[in-house]
Amino acid sequence: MTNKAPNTQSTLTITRPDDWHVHLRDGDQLKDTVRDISRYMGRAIIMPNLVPPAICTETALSYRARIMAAGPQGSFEPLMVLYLTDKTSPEEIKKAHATGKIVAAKVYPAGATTNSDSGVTSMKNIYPVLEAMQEVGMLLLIHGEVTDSSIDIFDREKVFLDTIMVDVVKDFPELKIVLEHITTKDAVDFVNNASENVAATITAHHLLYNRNHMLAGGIRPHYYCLPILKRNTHQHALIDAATSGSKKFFLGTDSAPHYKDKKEAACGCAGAYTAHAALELYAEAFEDAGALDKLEGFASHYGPDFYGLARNTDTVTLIKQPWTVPASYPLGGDHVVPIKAESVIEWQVK
Ligand SMILES: NC(=O)N[C@@H](CC(=O)O)C(=O)O
Ligand SMILES: [Zn+2]
Ligand SMILES: [Zn+2]
Repeated sequence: MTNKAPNTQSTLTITRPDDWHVHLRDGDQLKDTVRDISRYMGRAIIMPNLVPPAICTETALSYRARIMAAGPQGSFEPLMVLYLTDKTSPEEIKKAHATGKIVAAKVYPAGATTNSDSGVTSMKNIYPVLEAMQEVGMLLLIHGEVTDSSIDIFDREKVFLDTIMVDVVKDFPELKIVLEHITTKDAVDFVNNASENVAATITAHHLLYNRNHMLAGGIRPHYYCLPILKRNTHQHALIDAATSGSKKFFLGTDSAPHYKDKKEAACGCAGAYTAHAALELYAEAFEDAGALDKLEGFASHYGPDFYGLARNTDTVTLIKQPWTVPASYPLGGDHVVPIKAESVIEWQVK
């Protein structure tokens, strides 16, 4: 990490950003999540881990219609994702791709995270699907953790890279792959050493926090997400990657709301809510690293470039005007506790 002179900049105007990894959920929750995501994000990659998951073209498109019906602000565009299972067919990939509205497909290793039970049990099971994706140019998004209970939870990302990712990138060199929400130096190195077809999203919370924030001096369930926060050396590697100016790393919040009582529980759900202040939280992390000038590329340029989409043409302006995050926000008739609840965030979007 760099230690530069204190920053005195008080406004920052950048190309409108997009969120390349977000959970909007469904039903009553949509009016709240869609309001937050569409405040200033131009587009977002909408994760398909619903109950039941969006495993085919029809379910993904009807989910898209429900998002649009929830009344997004501005010209927000949801980019849909197919949830891959062991049974997904290559024909389904071609059908989804042909709609022009489904831009990627997602691998959840079965059992790895929230609503992943119908996920993929072995990469080999979906090799024909990956062939089809490579052929039509559909992106593969991966939750990169092994699920083997004998592997320590803090090592599951690294073991996934070493035992599974190596083969996928070797066997599908032309397939565009996004390693989602990376959390380790190992993942940064993997992406940097891979071809230009391999990129990664990084969340704001993995830039701002490490496992001490979650576990030292009391257990704080709102920091619990998957892949789990790692030690600070990994956090620093993520900060270096995000602020490096490399086009391989871009913004994906992984904002993943769960009701307050489902987080503050004996067995709490994994997921952190950051959509109330996504860009503002990234701005804090980049400012702390003395790299506010690198925020625009990360938030607004490298994502669309990797997806082969046009960059947004308008701008948003961040102003330095501290505000206190509420203790909770309404979510589908219940409540979600956001990251930085009752704490001050330095930046706000005008
Ligand atoms: N990140 C999380 O901890 N949770 C996500 C699922 C995911 O992205 O793995 C969720 O849907 O709640
Ligand atoms: Zn995930
Ligand atoms: Zn996610």
